[in-house]
Amino acid sequence: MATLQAIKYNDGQLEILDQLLLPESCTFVPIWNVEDAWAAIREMKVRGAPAIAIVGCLSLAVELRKLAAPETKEELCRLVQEKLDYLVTSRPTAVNMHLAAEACVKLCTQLTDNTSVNVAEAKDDIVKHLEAMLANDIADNRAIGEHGASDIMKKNATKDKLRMMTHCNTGSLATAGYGTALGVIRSLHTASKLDQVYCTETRPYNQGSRLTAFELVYEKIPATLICDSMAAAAMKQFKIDAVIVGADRVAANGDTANKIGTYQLAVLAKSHDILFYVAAPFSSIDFQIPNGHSIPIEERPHSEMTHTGSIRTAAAGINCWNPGFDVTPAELITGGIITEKGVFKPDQLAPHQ
Ligand SMILES: CSC[C@H]1O[C@H](OP(=O)(O)O)[C@H](O)[C@@H]1O
Repeated sequence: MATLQAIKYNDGQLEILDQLLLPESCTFVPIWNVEDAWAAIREMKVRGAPAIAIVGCLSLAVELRKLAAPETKEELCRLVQEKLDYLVTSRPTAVNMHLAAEACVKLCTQLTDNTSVNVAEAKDDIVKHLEAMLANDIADNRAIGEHGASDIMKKNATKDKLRMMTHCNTGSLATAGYGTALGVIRSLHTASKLDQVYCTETRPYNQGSRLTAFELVYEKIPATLICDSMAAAAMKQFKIDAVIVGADRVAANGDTANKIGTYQLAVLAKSHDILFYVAAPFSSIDFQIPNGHSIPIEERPHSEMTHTGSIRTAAAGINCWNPGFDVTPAELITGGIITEKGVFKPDQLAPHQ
């Protein structure tokens, strides 16, 4: 069964699925340049830590493929740096775009220093590097799925089928395909080890009810939608075996920034003695920050809370607080951090970078 695609890229043509219109309509919009990508990311037409980086970098590839090679490699790299610096300002919390920008700038430097490479060849190499992100992400997600499913099955060896809980959207709509946390759930389902996955609505953007539920219904994966406020009661009532979430930025010590509401799920999981996992590729791990205290937390528009579409659902004039993310301390990530390289204790990531 093919999974949904949030990003379509072919020979310099880039389109994204406008996720603000899901689940009512599946509408792809073209991305012609980095400005289009920046706006689509900021407005959350495309969202999800890996998908943000992939769309940002592919929009640069679209531009470079149309660009006549500059006079020098230095000029080419100045242009690339300028556009990457712009793209990383689209959303502050997810680290993937920052790390992808750093990797691309490092390549530019290597190409500039390599006297056997001319400016046209350098441009081609940069485009190839950016375009490779799509396939690399899918490969990472498949590996995350396998590592995560086998770890969860090992730790629940007496169970025939598992009951999972997940938050936000970490599937094909947050990545190049297959997903991170939802990729693990896909792998459990494929192994016939999934009884049910309980997905939270994830207010106020409703990634769970609008996106995760859409993916799970599309693939006929057994799932039940719950309100965020039902999480504790669901853990107790349905005897959840494990909670699994994604990540926007994991700090060097394993503290993890993820969609708002993740921290409280981790606290609830602890109090119900339920394993709590984070699933994230190494492209979401920021070894440049020691812990979660320095992760920037994006504040989103209050209208996301006070309105559903154009309909006001909260009293006019009420103050709002709308952080897009919270930070779960490493000690609450009791199942471990599932990566494409394996499952690690939160404070055991550095040796594997
Ligand atoms: C594959 S991780 C996706 C990650 O991104 C989501 O945030 P947003 O929808 O605001 O981009 C959420 O935190 C997910 O866990």
